[in-house]
Amino acid sequence: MTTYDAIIIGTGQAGPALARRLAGTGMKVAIIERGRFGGTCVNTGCTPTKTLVASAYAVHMARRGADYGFSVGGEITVDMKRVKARKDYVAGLSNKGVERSLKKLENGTVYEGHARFRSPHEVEVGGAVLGADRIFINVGGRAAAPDIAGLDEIDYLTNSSMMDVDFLPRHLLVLGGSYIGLEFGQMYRRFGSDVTIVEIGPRLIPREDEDVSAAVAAFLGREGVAIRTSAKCLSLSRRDGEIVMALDCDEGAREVRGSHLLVATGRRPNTDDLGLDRAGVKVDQRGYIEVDDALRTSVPGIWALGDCNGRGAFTHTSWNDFEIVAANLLDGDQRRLSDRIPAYALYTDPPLGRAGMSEAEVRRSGRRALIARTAMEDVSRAFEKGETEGFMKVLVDADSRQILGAAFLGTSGDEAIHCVLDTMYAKAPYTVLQRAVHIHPTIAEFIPTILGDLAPLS
Ligand SMILES: Cc1cc2nc3c(=O)[nH]c(=O)nc-3n(C[C@H](O)[C@H](O)[C@H](O)COP(=O)(O)OP(=O)(O)OC[C@H]3O[C@@H](n4cnc5c(N)ncnc54)[C@H](O)[C@@H]3O)c2cc1C
Ligand SMILES: NC(=O)c1ccc[n+]([C@@H]2O[C@H](COP(=O)([O-])OP(=O)(O)OC[C@H]3O[C@@H](n4cnc5c(N)ncnc54)[C@H](O)[C@@H]3O)[C@@H](O)[C@H]2O)c1
Repeated sequence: MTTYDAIIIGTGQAGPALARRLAGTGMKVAIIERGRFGGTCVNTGCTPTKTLVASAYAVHMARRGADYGFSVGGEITVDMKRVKARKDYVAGLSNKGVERSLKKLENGTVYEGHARFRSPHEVEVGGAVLGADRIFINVGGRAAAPDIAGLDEIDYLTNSSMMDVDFLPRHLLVLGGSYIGLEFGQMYRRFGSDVTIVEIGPRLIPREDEDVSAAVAAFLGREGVAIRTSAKCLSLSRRDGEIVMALDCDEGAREVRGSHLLVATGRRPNTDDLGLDRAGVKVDQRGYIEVDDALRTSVPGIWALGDCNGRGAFTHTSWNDFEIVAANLLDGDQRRLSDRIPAYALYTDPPLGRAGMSEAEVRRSGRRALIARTAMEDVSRAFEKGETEGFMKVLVDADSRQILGAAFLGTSGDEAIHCVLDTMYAKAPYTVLQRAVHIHPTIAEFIPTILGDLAPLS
C-alpha cells in the first residue's frame, strides 16, 4: 500500500482546486480520475454547452439580420462539423489545462483509473492500494435513464453522447423540459432541426414560477420548438426508421415521432460503484452521500464535495464546496454550506438568472412580502439590442426589507442577477441597491427602478 496525506477521487470542480491547496501546504496528495480530467462541466456540461449555445445564438442573430438592417447573401446554413470543432477546441483547452496542472503538481500523484474504497482509509485503483487519513470524494454524476418500455432498444442520446454529434438531426425528440432539455432543444432548433420537447410535468422547468415557465415556453414556441407538457412517455420503439414515442396525455397527439432522442430527465450520482459500503459512508435513498454543514460524511476523515452530495448541482456549488472544505481544514475559517444562497442560470436565449426564493416559495413561507415586476421591453438596453423577451421580478421581505429572491429572464439576466445576489450576501436592505447609481445603458441599471415599484404581495 502507498500512503498519502490525502486522496482525492474525481477531478470535477472541487477536486483539482483542493488538490492544489493541500499539496501547497506540503501534503502528499493522490488524485484519481477514471475519465476525462475536469469532469462534467469541462467535458460534457457547462463549457461545451455554452460554447454550442453561442454558435446557435450567432446563427439566430444572422437570421434576424433584417431586424438590424443587414442581409446575408443566400440561405444561412450551419456546418455542424465546424460547430462541433469549435466546441471541442474550447472544451479541450479546459480539459488539457486541468490535466496538465494536476500532472505537474508538486507533491501530487495522479492515478488514472476507477477508484473504489476498500476500507474507510484505503482506496483501490488499478492494481494499486492507496491509504490516507483524509479522503475527498468528488465523483459527480451522470445522466439518469428513466424506466420507460423500449428505451433500452433505442440508441438514445444523453448530454455526454450529444458531444459527439457532428450532424444535424432531422427531428430531435427531447425527453425532459428542464435545463438540459431546454438548452439543447433551443440550440438544435436554431441549428435547423425540428425539435419536440416532451415534459412529464404540467409546464416546462416546473421548479420555477408559472410566469417564468410560461414566458420560456412562449419564446421557444415562437422559434418553432414543439412543446408537450403533462405528457408521460409510455413507450419507445422504432418504426419505419423513426423513433416513436407513445404518450399518455390529455391534450395533443398520443404519438410523436423523430429521428433522434435526447434523454434529459435528470442525473444520478456516481456513487453506486465506489465501494462506499466498505467504508461505511452513508448515502440517501437516491445514492447521494450524506454530509453535514462542513461537508463531512458519516465517516470521520471522509468528505464529499460537488454533485455527489446532493446539496448542489452546479459548477459554482461544487467550487463553493471546495472553498468550504479548504477554509475549515486549512484556514481556520468555519465556512458553512448553510451560508450559501441558491443561485443559478438557465442558458436559454434569453437566459434566466435566479437568486434565492421563487415567488411560489415566498408565498408558501407565509411571510409578509413585497414584489415588483418589469417587462424587458420596458428596459432601454434590451430595447436597443432588439432583445425584449422576458421580465425581471424581485421579492423583498416586508419586515426586514432584505431581498428574498429574484428571477431575471431576459438578455444579460445571468449577469444582472448578481446585483441582487451580492446585496443578499451583504444582508443589506433592498434600499442599498435601490440607491446605487448603475451605469447607463445596462440591464442592471433598471434594478433600482424596479425596486421603486415594490408593492405588497397579495
Ligand atoms: C449538459 C450540462 C450542462 C451544464 N451546464 C451548467 C452550467 O451552465 N452552469 C453550472 O453551474 N452547472 C452546469 N452543469 C452542472 C455542472 O456540470 C456540474 O454541477 C458540475 O460539473 C459538478 O461537478 P462535480 O465537481 O460534482 O463533479 P464532475 O464534474 O461530475 O466530475 C466528477 C469526476 O469524477 C470522476 N469519477 C467518478 N467516479 C469515479 C471513480 N470511482 N474513480 C475515479 N474517478 C471518478 C468522473 O470521471 C469525473 O471526471 C451542467 C451539467 C450538464 C450535464
Ligand atoms: N444552466 C445550468 O446551470 C445547467 C444546464 C444543464 C444542466 N445543469 C445541471 O444538470 C442537472 C440535470 O439537468 P436535467 O435538465 O437533466 O434535469 P432536471 O432534474 O433539472 O430536470 C429534469 C426534467 O425532466 C422531467 N422529467 C423527469 N422524468 C421524465 C419523464 N419520464 N418524461 C418526461 N420528463 C421527465 C422533470 O419533470 C424535469 O422537468 C440539473 O440539475 C442542473 O444542475 C445545469
